[in-house]
Amino acid sequence: MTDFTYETVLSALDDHGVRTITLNRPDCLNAMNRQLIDDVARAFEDANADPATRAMIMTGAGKAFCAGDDRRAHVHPETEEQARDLVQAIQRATHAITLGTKPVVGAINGWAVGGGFEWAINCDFPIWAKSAQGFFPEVSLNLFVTGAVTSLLPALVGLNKAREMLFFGDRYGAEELGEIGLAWKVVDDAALMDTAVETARRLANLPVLSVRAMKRVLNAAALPDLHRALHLETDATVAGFMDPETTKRLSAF
Ligand SMILES: CC(C)(COP(=O)(O)OP(=O)(O)OC[C@H]1O[C@@H](n2cnc3c(N)ncnc32)[C@H](O)[C@@H]1OP(=O)(O)O)[C@@H](O)C(=O)NCCC(=O)NCCSC(=O)/C=C1/CC=CC=CO1
Repeated sequence: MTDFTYETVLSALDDHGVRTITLNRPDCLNAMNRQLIDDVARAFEDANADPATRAMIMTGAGKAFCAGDDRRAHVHPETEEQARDLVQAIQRATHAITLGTKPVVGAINGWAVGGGFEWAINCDFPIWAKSAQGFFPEVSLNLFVTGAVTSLLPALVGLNKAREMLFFGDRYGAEELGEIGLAWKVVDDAALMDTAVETARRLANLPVLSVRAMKRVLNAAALPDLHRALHLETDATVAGFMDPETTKRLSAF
């Protein structure tokens, strides 16, 4: 096992070419501050660039996958430039996960909220623990989604369900996410990491070139509007951050 160091993310490569990337701010349910956002992007970029890594697992330390935007930090963008920079940092992670060169297995434990739910959806093989839950509070916060989910979600669950999830921000348990096609597999909590490792090792055993091509071509064919979605999401989120209503709602946590 080889370990790589990031401030808020653990990254460990095993002898089978599987790199496990673990969000590591468990005291706040792995909420996304700027350091974590940048570390996630870097950890996946490094994994994509490393010839010894053939598949990745993304998971969260402690009792959550990721609770989204760090609501305790109270550091939110004040200018359009800062807002755009923040969204682009989040989307840098989405690029490295969804549009990277290697398959990513999600091992989703506990809560996956907002940007954290988006990262779960960004994974190629999202495996959810039975007790895990996800929801999108973005619209209720006067914000917008950022992780290409306006393209991914309708493709995975259909437009009606995507609308319901994004507008109302209801909470969904793993079993329902499995039924609607958002979880690739739902497993007992105790079996989560073993199932993720087994899946990642199967992927790591496949030929690198065809796996890489399959990921690229499937995304291009099934999600032709993904890049456009990322641009539109950026503009909508920046506009959200610039509205004083958002600051009021975010600070209510
Ligand atoms: C429903 C919850 C996720 C979990 O509830 P519960 O199991 O009862 O756990 P808590 O007691 O509430 O939380 C445990 C501790 O973690 C802290 N915490 C939880 N979430 C956050 C967070 N998002 N940021 C900071 N800290 C958090 C919580 O304060 C507890 O700490 P203490 O034990 O010290 O008190 C519930 O926690 C919840 O609803 N959390 C808020 C989720 C949320 O609103 N997230 C934002 C989503 S929007 C978003 O992600 C948008 C973007 C777009 C723009 C920029 C950046 C990122 O994403």
